Amino acid sequence: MAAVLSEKVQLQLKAGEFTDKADATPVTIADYGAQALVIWSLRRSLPDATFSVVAEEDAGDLREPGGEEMAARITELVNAVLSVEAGAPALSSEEVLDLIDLGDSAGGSQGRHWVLDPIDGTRGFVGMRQYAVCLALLDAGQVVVGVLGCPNLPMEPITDADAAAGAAERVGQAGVGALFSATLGGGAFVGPLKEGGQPLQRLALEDSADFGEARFMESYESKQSDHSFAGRLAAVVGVTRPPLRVDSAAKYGALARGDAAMNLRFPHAGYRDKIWDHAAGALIAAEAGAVISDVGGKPLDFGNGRWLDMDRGIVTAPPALHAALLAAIQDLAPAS
Ligand SMILES: Nc1ncnc2c1ncn2[C@@H]1O[C@H](COP(=O)(O)O)[C@@H](OP(=O)(O)O)[C@H]1O
Ligand SMILES: [Mg+2]
Repeated sequence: MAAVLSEKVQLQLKAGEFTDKADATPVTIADYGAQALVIWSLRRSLPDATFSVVAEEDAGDLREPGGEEMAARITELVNAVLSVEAGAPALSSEEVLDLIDLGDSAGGSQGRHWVLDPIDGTRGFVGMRQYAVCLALLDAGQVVVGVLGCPNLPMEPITDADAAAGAAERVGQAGVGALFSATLGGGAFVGPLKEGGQPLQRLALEDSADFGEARFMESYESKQSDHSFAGRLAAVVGVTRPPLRVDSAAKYGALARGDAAMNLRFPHAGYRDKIWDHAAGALIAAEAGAVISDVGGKPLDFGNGRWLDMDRGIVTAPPALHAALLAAIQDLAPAS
């Protein structure tokens, strides 16, 4: 449902209904609306006892004076999706804001918590490149379910030509939109988003130590991940292909299906990651056969609250490449 809503807003963007594409309005509408819709769906299907959601947004700003118009636009879109997708009665603005605010859980290593990033890759969303709706379930600090909805990701692998075009070339065409899912110990799967993820194809990565043919992915924006350090690391291990720069957790889905062998993320000093950006994608990549750790080699700790603290950055790759990357990084400590 969240993907349907975000796709609706993307179509409006495409049609030029938002005059300034750098404006945050379209992503704000999709982001808050998607959070309300996912929480609405979770609440409808789950007993209260397991209901705790750690989500990126809160409705504080929408409740401030001047926030009414934005709240009304979000509510209108949420209701359009609810009526078509679920045949559900319309919600008031107040009910939509209350749904958004149910995402205020602190998470942690006890019990079960849903972890939600309603629109990950906000810049990719506004630029009509890649973005993802990310949902994971934590049980005693472990990710046990992960789902990534990637409305702009083609079902076919991203080519070098797509990469040169910011992986956006086929956005909005038929066959675009991929849904990834995984359960702990149960494997990772992909299917077309538009058919509700069916038919599902199981994902299984091959382990290879050959960097010659391998590509790596990194954030689209160098502000969000140190491109220069990743480039030096890639050169040291013998990567020759250009990097694939993709916004958002869509990278984890693309890696899990083999579009690129490695995902390198080196945030600049001072930035603290959040669990909702990585929880779903990490399980999907791991269940497809990748190893995911921080630069020091530790598994990511999703049971430590809303923040994801780590040593320097995140490396995701099949086992042999992962081990070689961590060894090479020891000689190259990331620039700060
Ligand atoms: N300066 C920064 N350094 C590192 N990560 C950043 C950042 N600013 C934002 N991010 C995070 O990077 C996410 C996008 O991932 P990627 O860099 O792989 O495209 C953003 O998600 P949101 O778009 O949900 O805020 C945000 O959490
Ligand atoms: Mg995010």
